[in-house]
Amino acid sequence: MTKATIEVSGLVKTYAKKRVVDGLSFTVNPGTVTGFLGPNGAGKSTTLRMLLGLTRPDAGTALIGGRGYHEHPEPLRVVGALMDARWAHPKRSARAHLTWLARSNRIPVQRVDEVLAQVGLTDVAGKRVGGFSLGMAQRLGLAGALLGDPGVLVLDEPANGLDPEGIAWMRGLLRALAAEGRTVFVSSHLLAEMAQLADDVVMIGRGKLITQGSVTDLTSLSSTEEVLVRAEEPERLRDLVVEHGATAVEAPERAEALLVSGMSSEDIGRAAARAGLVLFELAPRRRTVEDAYLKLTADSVEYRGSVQQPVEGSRA
Ligand SMILES: Nc1ncnc2c1ncn2[C@@H]1O[C@H](COP(=O)(O)OP(=O)(O)OP(=O)(O)O)[C@@H](O)[C@H]1O
Repeated sequence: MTKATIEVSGLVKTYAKKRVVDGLSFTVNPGTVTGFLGPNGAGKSTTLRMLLGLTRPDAGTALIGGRGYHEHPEPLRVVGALMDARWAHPKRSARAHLTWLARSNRIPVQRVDEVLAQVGLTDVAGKRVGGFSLGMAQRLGLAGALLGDPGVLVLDEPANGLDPEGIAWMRGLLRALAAEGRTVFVSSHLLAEMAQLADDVVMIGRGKLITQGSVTDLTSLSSTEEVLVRAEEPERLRDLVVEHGATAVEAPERAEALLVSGMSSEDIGRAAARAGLVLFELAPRRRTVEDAYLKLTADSVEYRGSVQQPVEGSRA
């Protein structure tokens, strides 16, 4: 196993005049599980396809260990990928599928039984893939990705179709693979899932990078307190908090209420009293990581100036 870094730089892809990947740059390091997060349609799969040489970028580069996917003489030994769990021939058995994959990539066939055991499919190795549940197909896809003992794993929504026990198993496996020094890059549109699994996160919205950083940073970013304030004269309240160096935006979940960041509820209450402002409501609310994610991705929609597609689950 050779360690390798993923480096994406200035990546662009346009479909039908729409930039689905728009100048994306980020790095994914060995020894970490890095979550690739973004709402549906954000451009995650398109980016991964460019990384794997399945789609040609219009501009920019997507390199693994300093080279494009097709520049590696034996790519399966460098990068293992799970993009579509259902690509195996339905009439083949799991073992036959992996044996074919190993032979066509000059990988020793004894690896087949090793990876079948690693993903927990030994008992059904002789069964036809067509009869597999989505969760079993995901495990088979993962076995295929592990076959060449690659230093880099690129997995598109690998938890799809797994039951809670399967998800816990997958989490353990991916963490163990990263602990061995591998670069594990996993896409998901579910932040809660990534918060439990990943060390780092690359977050995108509408094809652009929103943020890259550790999950810990993201959690501290999101744990800043906001205060929901309903005042008789909202405009005066807004001016008042701005004078105190804080910010106020309209609360998405509450008509005529403001969401103030940068000031405690006590300070807002005192300042309002001094200014003779009547408050109807003053409620601190701690943002969860999920809120931060929804807020960040919702902002990326607004950034484009038009909301073509609502952000899934967004309250904005
Ligand atoms: N081959 C293609 N031709 C035209 N449009 C495409 C093509 N592939 C993707 N798109 C469009 O590009 C955008 C980004 O899609 P992509 O699948 O990369 O997003 P995603 O972040 O992976 O979303 P999801 O979580 O839903 O899989 C979408 O609007 C999609 O319809």
